[in-house]
Amino acid sequence: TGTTRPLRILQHVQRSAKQGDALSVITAIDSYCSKVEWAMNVGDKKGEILDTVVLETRPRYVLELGTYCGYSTLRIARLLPPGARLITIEMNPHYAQVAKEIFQYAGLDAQVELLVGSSTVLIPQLKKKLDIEKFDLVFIDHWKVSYLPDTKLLEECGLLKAGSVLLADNVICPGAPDYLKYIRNCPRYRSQYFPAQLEYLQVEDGVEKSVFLG
Ligand SMILES: O=C(NC/C=C/[C@H]1O[C@@H](n2cnc3c(NCCO)ncnc32)[C@H](O)[C@@H]1O)c1cc(-c2ccc(F)cc2)cc(O)c1O
Ligand SMILES: [Mg+2]
Repeated sequence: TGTTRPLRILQHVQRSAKQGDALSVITAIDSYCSKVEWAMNVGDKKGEILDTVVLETRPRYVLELGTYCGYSTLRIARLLPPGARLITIEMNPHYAQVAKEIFQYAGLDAQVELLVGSSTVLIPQLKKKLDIEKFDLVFIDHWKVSYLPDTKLLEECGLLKAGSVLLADNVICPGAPDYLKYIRNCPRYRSQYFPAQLEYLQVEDGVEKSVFLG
């Protein structure tokens, strides 16, 4: 069928990656999206910054907002120790289905809890539904207008603790100006910008790492 971009990405993975080998799935997606058709994965350059932050944070509880095809979910899941929990939220059922199949192909479906729905609706339910207290790391990569309201929602729901790390993709391109202004001026966060490039292109972009101070 290959009627949608995510489906074409999934087909490429199934054709050219090694089943059960998450790194080969990551590489296959980067190869397809840099040579055949662009897609909004965090990509290999910003992906290396994500990897570094995951390894430094050694998180037990991770939340991702905006799964899409699951590329960044795989990058995170492959670096987590057994016992860690990775929750990823995706509101588009088709994207969620593709991501699920990519996790299965990579052999990481047991490491990932994929919730289908809007983060705005699901974030307030996480404590009750998933018995989660606080997140050690949140990767934010969904609609850029939702970065700020969802960050405030995480604060209000008591899902952040002193030391919790927020990592936000695309703070330059497409940009999340209201989020940046808030997070860089709010005394409850210490922020650091990591310059990079937009996935698969020579366009300036970067990720913002913010530590919640409690
Ligand atoms: O727009 C970008 N990302 C959006 C991601 C959306 C995914 O996340 C899902 N999603 C969205 N909001 C929510 C939500 N909650 C919010 C609503 O309740 N709750 C749950 N899931 C949600 C969508 O269903 C998609 O799966 C982007 C663009 C460029 C770009 C750069 C340059 C260009 F020229 C063009 C494009 C580069 C990037 O890296 C980018 O991430
Ligand atoms: Mg992004």
